[in-house]
Amino acid sequence: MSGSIGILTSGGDCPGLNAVIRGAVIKGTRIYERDFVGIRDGWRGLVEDDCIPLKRKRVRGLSGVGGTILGTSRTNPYAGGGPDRVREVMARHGMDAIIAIGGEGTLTAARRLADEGINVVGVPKTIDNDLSATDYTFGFDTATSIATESIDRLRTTAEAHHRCMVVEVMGRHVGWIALHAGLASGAHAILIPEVPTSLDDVAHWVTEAKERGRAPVVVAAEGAVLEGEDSPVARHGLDAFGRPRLGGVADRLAPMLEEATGIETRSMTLGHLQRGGSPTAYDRVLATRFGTAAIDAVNAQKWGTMVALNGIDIVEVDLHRAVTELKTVPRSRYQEAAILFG
Ligand SMILES: Nc1ncnc2c1ncn2[C@@H]1O[C@H](COP(=O)(O)OP(=O)(O)O)[C@@H](O)[C@H]1O
Ligand SMILES: O=P(O)(O)OC[C@H]1O[C@](O)(COP(=O)(O)O)[C@@H](O)[C@@H]1O
Ligand SMILES: [Mg+2]
Repeated sequence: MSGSIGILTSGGDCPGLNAVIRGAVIKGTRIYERDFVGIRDGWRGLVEDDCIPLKRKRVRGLSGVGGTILGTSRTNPYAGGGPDRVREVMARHGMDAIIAIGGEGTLTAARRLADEGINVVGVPKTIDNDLSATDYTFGFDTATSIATESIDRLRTTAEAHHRCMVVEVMGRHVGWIALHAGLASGAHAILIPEVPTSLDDVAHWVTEAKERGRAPVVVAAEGAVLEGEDSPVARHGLDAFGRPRLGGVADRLAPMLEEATGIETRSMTLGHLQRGGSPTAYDRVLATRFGTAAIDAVNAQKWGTMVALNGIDIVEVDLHRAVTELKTVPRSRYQEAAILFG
């Protein structure tokens, strides 16, 4: 193959995206002598023909830079012409392959396009760590580290005031960030979507911690629900794809806990801080390895596959395997953490 390779980043941004782009462009230029086209703002750039040349010089120094130099969006390629339009724009720029860097939504679109004969290779990204078929995604370690540091800080102010603190972290419909940041910071209760918890249990853990002289810390995933509820708090309207934007569980829970325990309680939603800024060393390494492996997959014409982490190895897996179901927190992982609550 001799055409250029298009790269796009789509869905929520994630620390490490630039490191993937850098890894792919450097190896692709140096080893395979290929040219690259940057597709701007995810699938939007393909649908609206918004592309830029992506030379090796453009990616230098990028491994530690947050965000994405290509921009991102939640545009659905099927809402703007689908495979015919994608083929047309690819042909106009001489692209014969696309590297799509995204989460389960982006990779579902990539899988559909690959099924229709478009040359696509996927790279998994998400701070939520909810993608099947890869042990970890880059961005998760950074988000967990930021959340952990924030909870540590919130604990000292809570201690000074003898308060309880409820901290909300991202994760959409899975509880990985909450579980890991909660464990790392020694939280007294962790609420995740996979395990609905009763208000009585949370109040009990909070009271127990308080009675031992601690400032109780509750970490809640944005997708967490209390026992008996069937959908998470989503008070911010819909996203660009028409799905409810999650968030608000900590603000809702804090007064309920204050009422149930009599302990003054504050809430804090960490929000997009968890996605901003420089990736950790772990995420830079994983993202760079994904980028260089993606270009190997393109060179080997492994269309419809995604690069993935399996133990310590980077492997190629079928996109179907990656997007069929969300990787949720197993109950055993929750129970392991719950021993330490209260
Ligand atoms: N089944 C689908 N078919 C086509 N496009 C999809 C599909 N699911 C999601 N997408 C598109 O991919 C975009 C990115 O997905 P999203 O879940 O927002 O981020 P991520 O890729 O990080 O999971 C969505 O906003 C939507 O436009
Ligand atoms: O940036 P937005 O549109 O507010 O979206 C917030 C969502 O994006 C995430 O940060 C990442 O989700 P995706 O990887 O699916 O894009 C979620 O944790 C969160 O629910
Ligand atoms: Mg998603």
